[in-house]
Amino acid sequence: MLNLDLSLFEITWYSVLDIVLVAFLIYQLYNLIRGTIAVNILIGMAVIYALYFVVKWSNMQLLTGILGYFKEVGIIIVVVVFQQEIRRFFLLVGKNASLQRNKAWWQYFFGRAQDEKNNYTRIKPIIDACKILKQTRTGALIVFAKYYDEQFYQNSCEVMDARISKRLLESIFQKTSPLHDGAVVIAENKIKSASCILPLTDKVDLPPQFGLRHRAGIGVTEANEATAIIVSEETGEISYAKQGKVKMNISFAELEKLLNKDF
Ligand SMILES: Nc1ncnc2c1ncn2[C@@H]1O[C@H](COP(=O)(O)OP(=O)(O)OP(=O)(O)O)[C@@H](O)[C@H]1O
Repeated sequence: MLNLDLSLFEITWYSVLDIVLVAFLIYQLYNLIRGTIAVNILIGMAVIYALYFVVKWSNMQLLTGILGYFKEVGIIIVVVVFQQEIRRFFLLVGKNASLQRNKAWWQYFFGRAQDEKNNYTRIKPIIDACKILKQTRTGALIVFAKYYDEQFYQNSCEVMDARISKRLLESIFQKTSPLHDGAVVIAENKIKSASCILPLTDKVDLPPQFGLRHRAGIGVTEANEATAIIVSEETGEISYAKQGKVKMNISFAELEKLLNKDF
């Protein structure tokens, strides 16, 4: 008679917690790779993995050997191929524990009114600049980085370290300006750099009118703790990217709200 050891299936609070945590991690990973080319890569890897078991079961020695090599170096392939996603995942984990976040909580209780007032004076030049850029159909990409990662931004940028002003932003993006190509990066309440070349998103489900400027604006928010304003040269529309997602054609009131929250 079949003798099942039921103690193996004993459910404790810890095993429930274990399952919930694993489900949560899988959900977060799914959110990170949803809509990106990483999904196709993952499916490709799963197919090779399944194929390996089929050929092994069918006793096809040569194919088993070849696919076996892929299986053995699987973890290295995963780390190399999903470099960006792993980076984003750790950013997500670290985000809530960061000192900046704690500071935000502190300000929430003790300095909110003052903070909002200060914030309006901080974001006003940016909104005013966006109004002009929209009116004149001048393409622009403005990135707000929570932490200015020098290695990431300075390699491809023109270092500025300047006070934020409407006229400076306007002149940077003027078509005749030598700095107009690429993005402006704002951090620590300063224009830190201009003419930055940013990583492009590899999302496959973007609107067809999105070209390189929009792809770079979305891409930078996937790989970094950053948000981005994209002004379309073609339509003058303003889009706002955050955590790899984009809000299209937003109004200035909406932009003000978003900047108030994120900047
Ligand atoms: N990797 C990059 N990082 C930052 N900026 C970039 C990058 N690639 C292109 N750009 C900027 O985007 C401009 C080209 O934009 P493109 O027309 O392809 O974009 P778009 O998303 O269609 O926007 P638009 O609606 O303004 O035309 C370039 O002139 C350059 O300023």
